[in-house]
Amino acid sequence: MHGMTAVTAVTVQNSLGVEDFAEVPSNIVTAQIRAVTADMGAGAAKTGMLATAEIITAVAKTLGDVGIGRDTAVPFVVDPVAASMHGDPLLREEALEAIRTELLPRATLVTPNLDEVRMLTGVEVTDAESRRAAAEALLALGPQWVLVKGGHDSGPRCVDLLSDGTAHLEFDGPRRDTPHTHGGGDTLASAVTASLARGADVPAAVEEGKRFIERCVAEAYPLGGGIGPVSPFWRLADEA
Ligand SMILES: Nc1ncnc2c1ncn2[C@@H]1O[C@H](COP(=O)(O)OP(=O)(O)OP(=O)(O)O)[C@@H](O)[C@H]1O
Ligand SMILES: Cc1ncc(COP(=O)(O)O)c(N)n1
Repeated sequence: MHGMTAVTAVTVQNSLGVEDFAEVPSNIVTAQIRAVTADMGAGAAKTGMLATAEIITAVAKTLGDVGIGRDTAVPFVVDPVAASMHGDPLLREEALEAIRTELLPRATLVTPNLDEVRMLTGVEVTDAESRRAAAEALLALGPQWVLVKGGHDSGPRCVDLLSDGTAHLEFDGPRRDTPHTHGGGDTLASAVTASLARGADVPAAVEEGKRFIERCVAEAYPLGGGIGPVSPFWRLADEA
């Protein structure tokens, strides 16, 4: 598996928070996507921080042009990154509507955390019933599947709900007692996308991603004075 990246923004951040960011011009974002897909192709794609409505519009159009999205052979995962875990914005305010209207209808899977669920739908998740209501509200925006992640919930278990409106699958694991979960959502969405690229269906890809991120959280470490990163390096230790 070979990951390729189109850079959308340069952030100024560390374990304590995001101080600033500068977006990449949208024509350069488009050109990056075209360059790698034309040359090497893509088995699946995922978005992370998109910063502005202009970049979201450019990405949505370009993915349509190159044949990536829910009704194509190439699955598309939207991680609707809106803020860092410190609460610092990573998306200009007006861009939320572009995620709703331009990106979600093209998504094979959308993976919001509970803050992003509230921002996108207005639903406050507090229990299993509101988690189901949130999934329904997100599905009404057009993605094929939604994964409502439970990392920001409380309680001894981290429950992520996957739904396509017919199947409602709970991915449940123990909550690790650690503050160091920086990059957890990004790592989960990337692992799910990699699994989709290898040909897994969405439930199997989420199962694989959830088991992967559980190990990454278990191996997270303190770094800097704030929130340390989850670690995928257990893979290397396991293989050694
Ligand atoms: N303390 C924890 N122990 C075990 N699993 C966790 C923990 N925190 C989060 N997870 C899992 O990590 C994944 C990411 O969930 P979360 O809701 O934290 O996403 P996120 O807010 O987008 O992540 P982040 O902001 O850390 O990048 C989910 O599968 C969630 O269940
Ligand atoms: C460029 C970029 N993308 C995503 C996140 C969210 O990650 P987290 O919620 O762990 O801060 C981030 N901080 N920076």
